[in-house]
Amino acid sequence: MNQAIRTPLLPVGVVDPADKAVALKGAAKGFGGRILFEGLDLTIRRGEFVALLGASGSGKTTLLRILLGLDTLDAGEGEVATPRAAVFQEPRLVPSQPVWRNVLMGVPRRARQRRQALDALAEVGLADHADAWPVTLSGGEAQRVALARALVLEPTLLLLDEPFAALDALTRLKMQDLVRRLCARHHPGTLLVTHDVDEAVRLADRVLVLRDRRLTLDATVGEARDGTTPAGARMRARLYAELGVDPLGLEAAGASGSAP
Ligand SMILES: Nc1ncnc2c1ncn2[C@@H]1O[C@H](COP(=O)(O)OP(=O)(O)OP(=O)(O)O)[C@@H](O)[C@H]1O
Repeated sequence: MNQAIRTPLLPVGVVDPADKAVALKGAAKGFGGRILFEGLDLTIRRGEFVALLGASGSGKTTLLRILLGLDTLDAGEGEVATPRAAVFQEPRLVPSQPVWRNVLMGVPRRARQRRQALDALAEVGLADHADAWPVTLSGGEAQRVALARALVLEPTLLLLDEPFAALDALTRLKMQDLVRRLCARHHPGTLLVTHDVDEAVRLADRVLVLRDRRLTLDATVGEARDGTTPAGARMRARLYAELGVDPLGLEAAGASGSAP
């Protein structure tokens, strides 16, 4: 069932962590004869927030798993800096452990100190939930614990796989704001996998599109972050076009409008 490991995991901790968090060259990966991507070059600098968009099944999560060391490349080379940490769509907390112990899950056992967990929980606004049990948390709170668990490692590379997708719209906006602020404070290199064009432009310094086995777009956000400006509207339209999506249904409306 498992794909045979054909190449070793990416070497970690090799790139200069003061500079780059990820450096990939000519990366390729496929499953069962289907190539997901090939010839892919990707650099993420320390402190840079990069969002990755792409159709369902294009290989976004696979690329993230490779950077996390959970899967291997078929071809190409690269390096990732350590420490790495990840937040996924679901919080993945251990239900039998109180919140503060969950926060320290990635810390080597002998180095675990309650103080570190309390500091990380304070950063995500959950200082008063340290002794709570995961089952008592809301979805948004549980996801903030997952974020604290990642940040307590002081990652050079932070990997976010649709971490806001399961949250309600208001909680999602608050959580996006929190992630943006914490990334600015801790400045890891960050890769956010998302389906949400607005989210990508709101959070990222650069937005990539994975399509037809390649990164077909690598756009700097800059002043396009604000969706109410012409630059913001243009960037969103460009990304939707790259993804082959018509967000306003204009084509369909045009078609019905011309019908008798
Ligand atoms: N371990 C595996 N073995 C076989 N096929 C796999 C494996 N992991 C992923 N795939 C396949 O690779 C393709 C890409 O999966 P991946 O999860 O990377 O896509 P994605 O772009 O993240 O999709 P989504 O946006 O829907 O999450 C899918 O067709 C998936 O079924």
